[in-house]
Amino acid sequence: MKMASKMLQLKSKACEASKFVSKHGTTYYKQLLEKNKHYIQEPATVEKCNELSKQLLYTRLASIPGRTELFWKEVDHVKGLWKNRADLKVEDAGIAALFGLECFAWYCAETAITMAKDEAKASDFSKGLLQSEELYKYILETSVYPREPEALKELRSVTHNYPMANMAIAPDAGKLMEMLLNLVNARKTIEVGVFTGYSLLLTALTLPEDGKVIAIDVNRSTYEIGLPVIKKAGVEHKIDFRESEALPVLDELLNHEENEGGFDFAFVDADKVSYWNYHERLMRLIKVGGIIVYDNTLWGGSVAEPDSSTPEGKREGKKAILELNKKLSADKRVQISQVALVSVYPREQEALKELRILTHNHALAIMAAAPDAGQLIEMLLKLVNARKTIEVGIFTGYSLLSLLLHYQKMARVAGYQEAGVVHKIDFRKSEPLPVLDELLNHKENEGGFDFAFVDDADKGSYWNYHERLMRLIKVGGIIVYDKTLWGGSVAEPDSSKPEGKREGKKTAHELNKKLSADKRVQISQIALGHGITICRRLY
Ligand SMILES: C[S@@+](CC[C@H](N)C(=O)[O-])C[C@H]1O[C@@H](n2cnc3c(N)ncnc32)[C@H](O)[C@@H]1O
Repeated sequence: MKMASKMLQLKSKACEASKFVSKHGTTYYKQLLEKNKHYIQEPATVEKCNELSKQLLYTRLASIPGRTELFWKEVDHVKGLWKNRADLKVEDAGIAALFGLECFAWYCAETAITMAKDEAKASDFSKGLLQSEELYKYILETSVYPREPEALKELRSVTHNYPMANMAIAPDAGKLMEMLLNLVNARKTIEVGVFTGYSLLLTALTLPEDGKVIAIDVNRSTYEIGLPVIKKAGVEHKIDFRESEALPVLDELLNHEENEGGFDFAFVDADKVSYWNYHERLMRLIKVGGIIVYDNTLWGGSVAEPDSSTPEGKREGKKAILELNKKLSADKRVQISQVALVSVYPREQEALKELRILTHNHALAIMAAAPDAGQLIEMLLKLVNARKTIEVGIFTGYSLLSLLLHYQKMARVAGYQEAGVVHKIDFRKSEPLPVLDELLNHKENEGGFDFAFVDDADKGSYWNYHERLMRLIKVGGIIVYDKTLWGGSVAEPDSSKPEGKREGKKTAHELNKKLSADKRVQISQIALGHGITICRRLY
């Protein structure tokens, strides 16, 4: 009985998979077939292959739960017929579907899907600087998934069953993207590389009713996978999808003068070798003060590894990304923020550099804000046009100096005095709460600040600060909390932490839960430094 239902299940799976490959075989795989012609032999062989694939399915079904030797022999034999390809790819499934080899198509599709899922699992954790699966899970479960709109959840789950599902942007990156779209008040945007549309739907959901995103992808069939979800979410009217190579579309846009500086935001997530060409065009299309986000600029973390440990197929992309990072870092027309030091130090202002070195020798050097976090803070300050800010927890002042340098373009000498920014600091040596309360005694301070940075040793008071800051910061303003991942330990069992560190970990976790549930703010939690959480006041 059990066996029979398992067989039924497998049969319907086979049916589904072959329908899937047949459907997508109509557009995308036809091109692949053309490209892969040389893998296919004489028609007679194709017939034989079809026959074998049936046997293969039969053997497979017959051998549940174990796989027989015969099964593997036949797999080898089929592989041999397919010109000794070392592994089965989704292209094989498409080609097989085109030849009506439904069973074999199913087998290839299933193998390819499993391979893609494994790859996705492995690459999710190397996308950022996160070292542990647990920590990544922690961020997703604490501050991303509970706040992910239903439509995006649905799109993620539709995409999950698709081969190469890992191409979609990570949902935590999505949260930061959403925040940036809001900060530039994006109305007109460009997206290069749509796939099934996670980042596109996120953009469309964030844009105002009359907003528009020009979405470019060479492959329409993957866009169509997510389209029903996009339609259901009621945002299709904001999307202008162009099935094309990206460069000609960008060039065509530039043929119309009104498009120069006519866009607020661009997201680029396609063929890495063309990124610099996209950049040159986008620098003309995006307005001054607008944002361009490039995805995959750490190339799965491999940018910092020797070539020998990068799979051959990934080396070209890595080379292009390394060049892009260097060029972006040297491009004076833009301010940048990347979650890697490669782009941080060359752009660090001299005064900050000196302060970092000075702090390095301090016994508690670890308390200072990380320079890469500093770079993001600088960007956020610009985006909210910060004029009045609050900093809780100064230590030697790395983040404070970042704040101040934002006001004044100067970069020669270290130290606040020499840096000429001391007049902008109103330093209060005090417990933070009384100062915040005293500020609130003056009505004009309500909503009177644009930005706050909180990095106090007393993590237990963060929530109390939050309640006050939510009154002091204007709607649309930003509060950044530092060390919210408590060096990553929030996701570790208590037993792995020295007793003295457990309290901080517990309070960081409680804060994260509360911030995630606080509807008054939009949040983005990022594994920069010891973990930062950006909150944007919504009302
Ligand atoms: C990494 S995926 C995009 C993922 C998407 N942003 C998301 O969040 O789901 C890359 C996409 O870029 C497209 N692509 C690759 N080269 C391209 C090119 N030269 N022009 C336009 N699209 C391209 C691919 O077809 C693929 O769908």
